[in-house]
Amino acid sequence: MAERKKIIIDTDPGIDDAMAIFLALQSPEVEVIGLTTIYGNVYTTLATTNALHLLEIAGRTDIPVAEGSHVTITKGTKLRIADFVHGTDGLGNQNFPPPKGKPIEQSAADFLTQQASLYPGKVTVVALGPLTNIALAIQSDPAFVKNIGQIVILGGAFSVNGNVNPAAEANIFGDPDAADIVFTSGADVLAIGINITHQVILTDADRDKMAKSNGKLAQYICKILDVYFSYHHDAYSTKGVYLHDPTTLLAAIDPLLVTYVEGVVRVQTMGITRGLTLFYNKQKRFGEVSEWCDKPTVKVAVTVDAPSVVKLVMERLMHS
Ligand SMILES: O=c1[nH]cnc2c1ncn2[C@@H]1O[C@H](CO)[C@@H](O)[C@H]1O
Repeated sequence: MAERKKIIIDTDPGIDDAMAIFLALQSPEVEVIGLTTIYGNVYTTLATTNALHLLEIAGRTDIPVAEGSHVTITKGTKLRIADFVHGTDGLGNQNFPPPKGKPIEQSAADFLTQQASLYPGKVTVVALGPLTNIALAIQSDPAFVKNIGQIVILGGAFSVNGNVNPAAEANIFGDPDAADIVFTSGADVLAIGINITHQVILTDADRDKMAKSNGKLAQYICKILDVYFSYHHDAYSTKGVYLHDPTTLLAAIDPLLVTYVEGVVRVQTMGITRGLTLFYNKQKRFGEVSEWCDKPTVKVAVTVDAPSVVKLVMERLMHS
């Protein structure tokens, strides 16, 4: 078998984060070498607690958890926390007992730079929350963008409306300055926006099938999914939930599940379109010197094999 891809999941668990983490642990193609935490669906402290809890549920307390930033890259403390999507505990208001484990001493950014330099070109970061930790890693170690294999981002709304407001998707809106640093860093970035993840829907019937299986992790996920389903029923007219984080995780494992285009992405950091991700396809050579010139390109997903993604998510959680 080919060498397993090393992945670090930067996460704000989060119901769909829990699904993605379990999915990664159930995926023979990858080796999860650490979780790093960030605010977004919950505050960072709770993200760390939930990450440790999820590893205990999965019996994988050997995997280190490094706590990330509590503030944005510009030291902003007015965070937008999506507890209305995931419940106040981030995990469907189940009030699980606190985990026994503790995070490691290293910060998320330090852990990221250290692992990337230990295994140059071999580590994939799957970034499921605002991009503060990744931007801090880029700023603190000039070698990071070369050392890191790929950064697969759940973030952005490319040519579609956002989910925070018509302009912005939640993870980019959480720290637009950090996102712009990551997109223009020169690292190998693959962005999975909500133009992709809104095509990947777990239906009520899919959930019932998972609930009836004997899979331990499927059972756990079905318990926490109620809150996520009711939010989607209220906010969208879909009969099911969007699989944002699991889709991103699977795109990191198997690039053939998505197709992408390459171009420059910049993030609006101010005004009513704060958090907007704008893709420049490089089809026109502009005469004027601007903030778009000489910026490295990134990959932006444009299609997804949604049935295969849903099937893989369900199968892997049910066989646990
Ligand atoms: O309406 C929303 N507002 C804020 N966050 C959301 C919303 N819908 C989903 N997410 C969360 O943000 C990420 C995708 O943008 C996902 O982690 C999802 O759970």
